Amino acid sequence: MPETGRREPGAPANVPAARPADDPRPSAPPELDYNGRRHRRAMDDATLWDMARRIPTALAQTARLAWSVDRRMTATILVCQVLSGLGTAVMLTAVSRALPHLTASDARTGLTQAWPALTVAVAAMATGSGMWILADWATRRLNPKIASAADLTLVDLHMKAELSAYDTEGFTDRSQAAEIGAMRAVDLADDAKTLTGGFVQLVSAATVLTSLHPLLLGVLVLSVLPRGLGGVIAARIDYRVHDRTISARNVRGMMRWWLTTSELADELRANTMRPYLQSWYRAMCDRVEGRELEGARPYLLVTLLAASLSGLFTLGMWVSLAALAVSGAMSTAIAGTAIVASQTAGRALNSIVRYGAVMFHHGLYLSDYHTFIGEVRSSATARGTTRAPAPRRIRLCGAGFTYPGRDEPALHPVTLTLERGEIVALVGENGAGKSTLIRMITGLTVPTAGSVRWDDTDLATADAESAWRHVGLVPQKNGHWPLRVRENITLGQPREHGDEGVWDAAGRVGMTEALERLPDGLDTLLARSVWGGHELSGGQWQRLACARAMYREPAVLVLDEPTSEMDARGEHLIFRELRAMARDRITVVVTHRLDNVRMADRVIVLDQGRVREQGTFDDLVATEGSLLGELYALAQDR
Ligand SMILES: Nc1ncnc2c1ncn2[C@@H]1O[C@H](COP(=O)(O)OP(=O)(O)OP(=O)(O)O)[C@@H](O)[C@H]1O
Repeated sequence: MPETGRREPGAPANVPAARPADDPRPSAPPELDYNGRRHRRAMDDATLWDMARRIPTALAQTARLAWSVDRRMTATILVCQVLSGLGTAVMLTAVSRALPHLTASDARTGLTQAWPALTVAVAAMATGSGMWILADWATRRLNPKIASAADLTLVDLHMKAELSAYDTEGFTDRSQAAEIGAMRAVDLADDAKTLTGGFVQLVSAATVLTSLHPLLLGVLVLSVLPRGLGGVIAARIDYRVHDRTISARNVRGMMRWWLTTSELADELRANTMRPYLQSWYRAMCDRVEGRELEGARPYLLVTLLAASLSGLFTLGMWVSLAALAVSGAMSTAIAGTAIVASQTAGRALNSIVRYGAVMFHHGLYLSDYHTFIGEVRSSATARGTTRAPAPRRIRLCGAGFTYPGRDEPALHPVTLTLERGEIVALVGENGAGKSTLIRMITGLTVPTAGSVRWDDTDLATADAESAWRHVGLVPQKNGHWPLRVRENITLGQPREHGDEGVWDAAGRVGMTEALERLPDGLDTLLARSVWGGHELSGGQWQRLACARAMYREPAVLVLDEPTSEMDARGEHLIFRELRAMARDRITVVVTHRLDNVRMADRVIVLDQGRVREQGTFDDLVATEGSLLGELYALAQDR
């Protein structure tokens, strides 16, 4: 007789053998690709000239960022650099004046005649150094502000982004690239200071050098150019490595949280997930490491070649200076000044090319930051400015939704009206479209077909924030905010009701005693990972989420599986409270526990993205062939 897999009641369970310890290693994680291909193509197509052109853009972006966070410090840096350059020019001119006296036959007379010029040179040098130190101080004051501003912009934009932006292909990768760009913004401010400082120094030195002999400047540029080009090529290699590892690093970073958080520690241990997850994590580390190592060899070759060429050209400059002096085409005094000026100009040029290359490199990351900001901003400003009212009625007029990149709608066009005072229960199997529907009702997403109207206001043209002020949402996954109990209830509230209101909300969800037992009452920090923090149970967190929504007293109260982790007493309390509050609001509850659905005035049953039936619970259950009847019968069949 063939094996059916069925088991007679009371027969011993067929317990499968545990996986042998020497099981073959699980397959490697799939190859991931950074989705910001746009950037990669731009990198691959870019010529050295294109890259050099990026530096002024990066300079301008950095200057704008710096100016926006602290005008005084930005201006201080600029003024100090100009003064430091002037100091160099004065110092070199003074040296050129002093040198002929110093090379005169009588050293004592020479020194006597040269000392005023030498004093000016020393004073100019000291002023230049002082200015440089002042610019450094200003940069140190500027950097933390730039870091905070860039980070705040990014975090704020994430919180403002349209939800559909999260669903676009490669959003997380681009978000991570932007985060790296935000971190590099600080380096850029430093690079920009050194680079512009180098320019100012160079202009000063070059002016003096050209006045001595025009040829000297050309030879000097040649000696530094190869190192500059090498720096740019090396930066390009480095960025490519970064680009090829960004997806792996992104997924690895995400997984790291899952592997180290206490929230998943039980599941991970009891289900012996560690070996597989460890090999997965190691595979990602190996992938990143391998690609980084691949880049090391070409990087070394380019840097070596550039340094050798640069050395050759420098040697050429020294030889030509010597030849000019020996042939009598240039006096020894001028040759001496040329050496001092060329040293200064050389150092300046070196820092220009070096920091130019570094800046170009960091500028690539900064461009990821700016591109991402532009992308999210354009999506966040797509809606209108009409203020949404506290609705008495919500109407869905052929409203449907298709997620980006999907062919099939998650929700086919729906026409529905929800009235104030009514409790509506949304029911349907997994994936039926319930969460998608409540996102549209609350204006979290704009329908891709039809419209959602709050009274006469189309949510697609309304200011989203003005609509959300009237919403209280208990989502399927609610945040365990690492804040004090009080903030966990009042978080995001348009009104303050004081502690009395907080205790009232806690009482409505049966949390009074539990909160009173906490070491610091409402001041207790709900974050076990932080010293002095406290943790709640899953059901208690859910009660807090409900308390938060109730404290808000919204015109639109939406609860998505609000009691899935609660005990029977908690669940009973919540639904009794919802009933008591219902008169002043539109209440929508999504639940799979069909006994809870009885309390709703109307049940809407969704099936594969369509409204299949609606009516009272009793009518629908009694209707022959209704989906609700079928689901309810299944729920009773234990
Ligand atoms: N962000 C998303 N991107 C693409 N598809 C999505 C996204 N969220 C949901 N979907 C798809 O849309 C459909 C409806 O999902 P939805 O979350 O609305 O179902 P649901 O009825 O709330 O399910 P459940 O009872 O399991 O919570 C599903 O097929 C799901 O795979």
